[in-house]
Amino acid sequence: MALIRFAQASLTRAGATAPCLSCIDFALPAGQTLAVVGGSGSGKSTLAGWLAGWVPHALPATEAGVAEFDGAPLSGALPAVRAGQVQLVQGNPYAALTGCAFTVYDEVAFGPENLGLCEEEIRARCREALALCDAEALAVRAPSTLSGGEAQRVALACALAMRPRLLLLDEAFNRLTPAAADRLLERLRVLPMLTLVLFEKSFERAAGADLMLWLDGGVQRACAEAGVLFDRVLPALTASDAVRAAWRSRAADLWRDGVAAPCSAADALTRFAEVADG
Ligand SMILES: Nc1ncnc2c1ncn2[C@@H]1O[C@H](COP(=O)(O)OP(=O)(O)OP(=O)(O)O)[C@@H](O)[C@H]1O
Repeated sequence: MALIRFAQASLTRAGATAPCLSCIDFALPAGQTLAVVGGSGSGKSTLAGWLAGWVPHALPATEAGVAEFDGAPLSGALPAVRAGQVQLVQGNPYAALTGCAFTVYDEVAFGPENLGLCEEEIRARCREALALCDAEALAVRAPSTLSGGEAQRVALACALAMRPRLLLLDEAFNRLTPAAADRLLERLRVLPMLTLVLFEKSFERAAGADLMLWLDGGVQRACAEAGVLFDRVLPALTASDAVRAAWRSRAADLWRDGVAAPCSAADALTRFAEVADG
């Protein structure tokens, strides 16, 4: 069964006459990665909030069609229950920090403490989450002293300490170097049974996902594998010239069978060499 299922779903903000999201229609099995792509203002963060269970309290709106998480309506769960299942990390890490923790460790422990877990379990979760985010050395620091990239890794650690089934990353790595962001993402992708949804303006980061969903003006235009969509989505997204050239060559049948399409400029150079060798 799909962990997330939308069927002809739309969302209309309270007081608005037209939907802010419409034609949302996809199913994502547990353990897979979906990349939601689209230009500025296309509705990515609104969809992220809907998936996070913000409707109707934090996102006053009405739904139509089917919008389900694990077979139940997305908007029905109590926030405390949903927090143990779904976590959203956004681009501004400071908005995710409580502002009342003296150390990063206390910040990361805050969520699990609110789940009423025992001390030992909380410690294990914090250690694991900080290690996954390369943030162990930050554990004793005051959150207010963190750099932007450090705060972003701590915000991600806070989400992971909740051991969510669904992790929503809304441009959550925009303060990290591309290499650090890719490394983190690779680690998350192999976590057992974690379902990931990335909200991205970068084609390169999105292209590695199992499925790509394209939003344009709040409307789902398509949902398919990256190779099927790249020609339509690429103009609206960022990507290096090397990656654009590689995907265009592939679409024009100038690519060699068995060589993967690249998702980074460095990868593109290796792949071009493989294609040329053939
Ligand atoms: N509370 C609100 N009330 C009315 N309109 C809103 C509200 N929040 C967002 N919008 C509008 O909804 C549209 C989609 O916004 P959203 O933040 O989902 O886009 P986005 O794709 O995440 O954009 P970006 O990549 O620039 O962050 C935008 O036109 C935005 O101005």
